[in-house]
Amino acid sequence: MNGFTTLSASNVLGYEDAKSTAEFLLSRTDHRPTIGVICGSGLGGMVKLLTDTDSFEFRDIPNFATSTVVGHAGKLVFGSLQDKSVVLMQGRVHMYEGHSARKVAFPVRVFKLLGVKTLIVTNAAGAINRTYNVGDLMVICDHINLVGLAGLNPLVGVNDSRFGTRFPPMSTAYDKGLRSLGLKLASELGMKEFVREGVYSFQSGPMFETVGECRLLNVLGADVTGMSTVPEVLVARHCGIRVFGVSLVTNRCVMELDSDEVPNHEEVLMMGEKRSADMQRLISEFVGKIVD
Ligand SMILES: O=P(O)(O)O[C@@H]1C[C@H](O)[C@@H](CO)O1
Ligand code: HPA
Repeated sequence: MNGFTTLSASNVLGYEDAKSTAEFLLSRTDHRPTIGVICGSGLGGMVKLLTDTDSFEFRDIPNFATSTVVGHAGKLVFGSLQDKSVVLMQGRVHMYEGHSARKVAFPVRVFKLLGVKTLIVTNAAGAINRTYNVGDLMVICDHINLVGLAGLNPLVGVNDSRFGTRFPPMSTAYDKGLRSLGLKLASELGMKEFVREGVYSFQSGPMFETVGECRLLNVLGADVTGMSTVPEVLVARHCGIRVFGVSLVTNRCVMELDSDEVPNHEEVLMMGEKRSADMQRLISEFVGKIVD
């Protein structure tokens, strides 16, 4: 199935598939996680925070797609963090790898059936907002789903009410309480000067944006732009999982035609590595403070 799937093809990977994948995992680990974490490009080092781990390659998990992108290890790791049971995706798959939105977001439905109540989603993104700096962390307060507004989203197809309602609201996609907690912790950890709150815009990739596209996103109110996250958030909200999202600003989007800057994946990975310690501290403290 490719990314630009038909409506009928998007009806596959339903409740029974998620259930059988969840049962497969639950029969191979004693962890019963209530928190799920998805690591963006270059941010998979977060796995080092976990103790007492059980690890699975995506390719060995029924119904999971395999990650093909450098910086995405493609492992699902169960473990303990701050005395809590956590399931962490060390890397993710993207629509530009040739998967439908439903396939990309499928692990979140599995998370739901594992017992996950809170999803922490991270990504690498380019700065549209001219006041943002490379290396900033941005707590996501909202998104603009350019791909999904046109119909390429994981909720298209027959609705299974065991997951959620046909018409889920997205005006409250990023939980207010979790956002406040994240910003408060960032302050307490001395990160205030490089932690922002803003809007993530989703395009399919794999190309970085043109100058005109970046200018358009700026007019639309986006602070950063990326190629992931939103399908996972839609599925999480549809099935009642709370969401906390953080973008790492890995580059400034090019908004002048005569600029010499050229965004590239190597720079994205390098910045992920550079800021990984701060991201890990924030997420670790955050997990410790989550109340189910
Ligand atoms: O998985 P994320 O959104 O962190 O990855 C970003 C978007 C592309 O996959 C890649 C571009 O460098 O990084
Ligand atoms: N655009 C889209 N996705 C990205 C970028 C970008 O500039 N940087 C990291 N992921």
